[in-house]
Amino acid sequence: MEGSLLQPNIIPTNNSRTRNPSEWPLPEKLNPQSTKKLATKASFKAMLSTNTFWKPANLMTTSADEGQFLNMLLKLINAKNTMEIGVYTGYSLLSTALALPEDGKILALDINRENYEIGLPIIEKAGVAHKIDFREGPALPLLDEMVNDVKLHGSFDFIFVDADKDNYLNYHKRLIDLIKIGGVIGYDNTLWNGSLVAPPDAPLRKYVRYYRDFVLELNKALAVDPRVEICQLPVGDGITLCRRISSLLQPNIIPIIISRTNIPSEWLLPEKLSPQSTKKLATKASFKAMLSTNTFWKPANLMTTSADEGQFLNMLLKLINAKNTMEIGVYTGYSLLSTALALPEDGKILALDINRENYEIGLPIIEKAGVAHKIDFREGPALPLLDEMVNDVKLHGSFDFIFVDADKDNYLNYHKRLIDLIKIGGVIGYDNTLWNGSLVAPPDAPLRKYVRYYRDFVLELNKALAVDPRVEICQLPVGDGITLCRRIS
Ligand SMILES: C[S@@+](CC[C@H](N)C(=O)[O-])C[C@H]1O[C@@H](n2cnc3c(N)ncnc32)[C@H](O)[C@@H]1O
Repeated sequence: MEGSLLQPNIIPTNNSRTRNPSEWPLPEKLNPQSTKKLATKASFKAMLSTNTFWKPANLMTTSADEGQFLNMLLKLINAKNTMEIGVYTGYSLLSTALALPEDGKILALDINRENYEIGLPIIEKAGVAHKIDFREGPALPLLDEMVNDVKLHGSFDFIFVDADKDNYLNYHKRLIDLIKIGGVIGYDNTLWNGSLVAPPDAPLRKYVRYYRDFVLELNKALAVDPRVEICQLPVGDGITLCRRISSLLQPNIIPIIISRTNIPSEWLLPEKLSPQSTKKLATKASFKAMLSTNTFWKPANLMTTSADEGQFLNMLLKLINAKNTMEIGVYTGYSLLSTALALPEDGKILALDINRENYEIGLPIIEKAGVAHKIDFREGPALPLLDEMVNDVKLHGSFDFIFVDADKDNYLNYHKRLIDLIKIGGVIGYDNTLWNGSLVAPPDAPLRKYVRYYRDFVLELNKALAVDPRVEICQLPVGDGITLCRRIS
């Protein structure tokens, strides 16, 4: 079992590549018993959260928040055998290597060994170089060799692609055989500097313009590939996670970036639905398409979780095989539906909200999706119920996942209770931790009243989570910001 001493918390940093190496902080709350070895490990983790080592040559380096996300994702899916295409100086490689177990493996491919060797001393110092099998050369011929060896089919838990964008589709054609069912391929830079939505005559840098069409083509292809279920996250320059599925059972979701403006007639079925699809399957697909557009909730969407966040929650829950979950703050049930669709038939969601009326607005849709039986809705303030639950030791460590999206002034009170209820290795997700961007606003900035009121509570939560040794955290700029806390002790 992991304990807090072994895995000190990472200080969350929003892509702070500008920090000076002398400022590589150790986690504030490092236990005084820490050994020198531990301090060294902690330094690497802090480094990982600041991406500072790579500063002089950081143009192509994965962003710090993405590195932190990869690190947590790999732990959550218990990845052991992984591949990386596009190593550069090894930032994402270090993030990956630190996440894998001692006998974990990374097949690392890059055309340039020199760059890899710039970062290698750091990777060696972190004590994780033995997990890496670096191969210099173009990735495509090696992938072809591997695909020819059927023993390697389905042998990878995770593959990260961050190399030549004009080959991404060629990689995909091969990687789809090498990744296991339930495994994840992550394609980096799928927002391509924001250029994908630029008008044709926009003044783009040459390399941005050159690769733009390849990224667009990849995104379109992934969206209709029935072998993967995808989720595009606005982390770093955009990362698209492809979960390999068995195509007939689980039609693909069309990825849409917060497209709340779509009209219902645009609730498309995945283009490539197999002709054998039953009516039941088509209905399920409609709900999945709805989930990816967040359209039903449009007239009352002020408080509703964003579409990309809903899609992310849905994938995350599948990746961690969540079964017993809780949601605090249901509103009309958008994140609830995202959750319910992800859980197995006998999965459960304890759903808490002070207002049943709003829940009942969305309920017919949840019923129509055939997932209402997974939900145990309780009307009333969450805190007294949590107190009751905490008093019942049988419930300690009984939840796989908890999503908190309610009264921000109580988040810290919730955390104090939820930490007992979530299992070791389970995840608590706190929503709105970027709080409308207000956290970095100057004190006299003209903020809406409710934004100003809750701001200090969100700041206080973020600070507390950053130094809580019982959780390892990762803050994602998805929706209004979601902080994932993986319980480690
Ligand atoms: C932001 S909305 C939730 C949105 C929802 N997750 C979705 O995806 O549509 C916040 C909800 O928290 C609920 N809430 C506020 N205070 C609460 C409390 N003390 N206990 C439980 N629920 C509460 C509100 O009634 C509201 O429905």
